[in-house]
Amino acid sequence: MSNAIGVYGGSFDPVHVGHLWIAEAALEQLPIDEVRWVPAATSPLKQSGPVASNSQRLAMLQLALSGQGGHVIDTQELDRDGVSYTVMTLEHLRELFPQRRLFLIIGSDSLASFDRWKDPDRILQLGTLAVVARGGMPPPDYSILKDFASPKKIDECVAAEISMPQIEISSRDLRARVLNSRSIRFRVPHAVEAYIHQETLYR
Ligand SMILES: Nc1ncnc2c1ncn2[C@@H]1O[C@H](COP(=O)(O)OP(=O)(O)OP(=O)(O)O)[C@@H](O)[C@H]1O
Ligand SMILES: O=C(O)c1ccc[n+]([C@@H]2O[C@H](COP(=O)([O-])O)[C@@H](O)[C@H]2O)c1
Repeated sequence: MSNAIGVYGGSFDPVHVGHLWIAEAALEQLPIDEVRWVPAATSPLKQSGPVASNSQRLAMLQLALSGQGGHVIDTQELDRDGVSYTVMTLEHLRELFPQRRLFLIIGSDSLASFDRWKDPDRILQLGTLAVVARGGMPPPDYSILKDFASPKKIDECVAAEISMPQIEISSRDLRARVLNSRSIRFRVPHAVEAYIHQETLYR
């Protein structure tokens, strides 16, 4: 069995069924035996920061993933706090797991901003991007990688693309729904929906 790792970072504010489908499709389609969910403290390109606290976003991930084999939560970015740079996370995982190949799972909207990430060339040395097409967005455009990686490495990323039905759902839309007293049922796991209401989050 392969022991590569799928690294899935995000704000998860809140985690939704789009995220869950992506992670499960990654587990099915990539040669990995775990998806490591890495909630960001503050995502570098979302400097206003998340709405829910670190501990609330972690609690929602735990509710969504508890007991689900192959899905592991890694709190290293929350523990470091501050701005979460993916390159630091991958360096840390490389140190912890020197023998394991790393796949970085991202949406196509994240690929489109990849040239603004910190140390994109180092990220591509440490791991392979596995891009998911995102509903309502153009298909993934890998030409953005040509300044940071060899054609061979880019081909490796293209081969790792994750295919699944496009799901037009975002955390932003869910937060707006809660604010406007609209239903989020079936868009997040039931336990996450109950937690959002119990904590009066996003009101
Ligand atoms: N519906 C979706 N389809 C494909 N990729 C997605 C989808 N939702 C999120 N992603 C990807 O998952 C990763 C983590 O997403 P994030 O936690 O920022 O959620 P989000 O729904 O994009 O949040 P927000 O609406 O607050 O920007 C990102 O790489 C993002 O591109
Ligand atoms: O390292 C960077 O420069 C960087 C820039 C933008 C996004 N990221 C990471 O990409 C993941 C998704 O980010 P976001 O903004 O869609 O929540 C999350 O793990 C971020 O830390 C990382």
